[in-house]
Amino acid sequence: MPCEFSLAGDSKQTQVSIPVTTSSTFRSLLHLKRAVADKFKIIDPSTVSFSVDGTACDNLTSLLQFEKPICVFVNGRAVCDVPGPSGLPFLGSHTEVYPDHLGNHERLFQTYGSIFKTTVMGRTVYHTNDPEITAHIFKESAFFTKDINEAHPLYGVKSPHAGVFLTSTNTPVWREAHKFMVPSMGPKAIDKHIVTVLAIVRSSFPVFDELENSKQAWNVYDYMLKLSSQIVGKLFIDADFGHFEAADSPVHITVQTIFRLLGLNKKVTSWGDWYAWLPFGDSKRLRDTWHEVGQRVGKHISEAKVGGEDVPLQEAILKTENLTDFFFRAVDSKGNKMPAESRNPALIVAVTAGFVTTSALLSWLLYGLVAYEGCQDRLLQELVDHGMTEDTPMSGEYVDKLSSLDKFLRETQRHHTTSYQPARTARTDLVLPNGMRLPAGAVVIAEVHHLHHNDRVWENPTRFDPDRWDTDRVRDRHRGAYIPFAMGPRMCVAMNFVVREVKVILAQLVYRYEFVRHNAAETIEYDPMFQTIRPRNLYVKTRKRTSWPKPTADSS
Ligand code: HEM
Repeated sequence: MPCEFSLAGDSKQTQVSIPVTTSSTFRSLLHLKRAVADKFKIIDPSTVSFSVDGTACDNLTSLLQFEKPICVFVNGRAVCDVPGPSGLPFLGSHTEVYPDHLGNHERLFQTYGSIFKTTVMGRTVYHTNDPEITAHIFKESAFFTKDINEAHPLYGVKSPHAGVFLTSTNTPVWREAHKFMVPSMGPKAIDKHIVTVLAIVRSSFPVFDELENSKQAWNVYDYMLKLSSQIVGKLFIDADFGHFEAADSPVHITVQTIFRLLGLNKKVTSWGDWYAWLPFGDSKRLRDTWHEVGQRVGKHISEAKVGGEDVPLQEAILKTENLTDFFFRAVDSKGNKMPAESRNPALIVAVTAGFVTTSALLSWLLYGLVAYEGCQDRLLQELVDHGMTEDTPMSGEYVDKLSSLDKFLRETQRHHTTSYQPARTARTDLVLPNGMRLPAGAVVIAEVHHLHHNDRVWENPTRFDPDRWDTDRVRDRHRGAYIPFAMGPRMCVAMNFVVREVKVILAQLVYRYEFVRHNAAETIEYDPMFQTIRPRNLYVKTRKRTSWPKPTADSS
């Protein structure tokens, strides 16, 4: 005999039947919940509850014998739509969000709860600061995937060939490109890359010395942009951007063009996809700039040192000169290489993803040194306690021991996340664990900054407190609560490299210089029209250290 179920709150009053052939069809209530969740596309079966004749019922036998439709609740309530501001005619919610998207999203979370929707020019996007919803969207499951449709924040720069980052998951191109990208940032690769990182950061010292000698304050983002792009330029496309030839060496035109691209994409996609296709203005500039980036990076790739025989993928990192060489010569176990049409786009993406994010993170790390009392001294003391000198080789083993540096980095990535607005798309109509409905094609953005400031997860979230990382509350947090590199199969392929890279850079800089805030009276502003959250107006001065603290008594 079938049991009939209807979903409370479903305006279509859909009823589904589930056949119950024997008394053991469902061994437990959870089995029944799973079958019902499957029929109604409820993501989390444990959130399902039942009601018969208006009374909650969790007795399996009674439920299976009930002869009328059983009412299904999710999270103890009738399902409903995600709320959000209705916005202005035509413009929609644009003015509710921009220019201060961080402040306004926080206000909208306070008003509507842990998921809300905004609609701009007819295109709806969902925003969440809920760790549980976040963990579901990043899973790449029957419910969610990275599908860069018209509402997705990366739509303006979507690329069918890049494979990584700008390509939807359900494509052979992503699988192929990802297979080659992962070992290029694996453990062996990191050890090799860090040697380059160390050499480049040390090559920047004469420039910082020169700035100090001429008593100049410098814009932190500008110099961190130079540093991080100098590193990924060398690693990926064998390019020397010449950023540290002199204190006033210009930012290389390739880097400038990529930087412009990321600003234009944020601007254009904030207005919705139709705007991206306008034949004039910023939309045209975005397309032209994308083309220019392809040409400029393509030229570096054509000039990179590449050559020799094919090498097996697993050992290719140690046998190739740079990552262009790697992508040209590595061969997988089936004899396949990175598809030729993906090579340049994937390298362009890696260079772009590599420095746009890292420059912002390094800037916020330097902000942390000058803004939060005691942090700089504590890091310096830790370096001294671990026997650092000017020539310390900075192996992974060395930086991994620096626990204060680790907590400082984690807290900076929490409080000053550089946030990408990583987004995933619903593959079907579905019901979230909180009982809210999403239609197929809905784009949900995990709002990283707001996840990292969610006061249901973080105690006193607006306080910068590296020591919170020693507490049980933080250790036992939900796995979706802290995601500076996103999570799941489409998360950052370079996470382990980045963590090591910025620790090495910071250790080098802090050991050599004391950083002093220059424009202390000014409020630091972020750039609301850039793809990552970067400080626009942070200026510092350095004082080259001539003495260091003594090691603490128990450090030897
Ligand atoms: C502070 C530094 C970085 C941060 C915070 C960061 C963050 C992220 C995030 C949040 C994503 C997910 C994007 C999405 O879901 O749409 C991502 C993906 C990615 N990141 Fe990073 N990233 C950083 C540095 C780098 C570097 C240095 C590289 C160089 C290889 C890199 C390469 C990538 C690639 C290729 C993907 C796409 C993976 C895929 O499509 O499957 N990232 N990153």
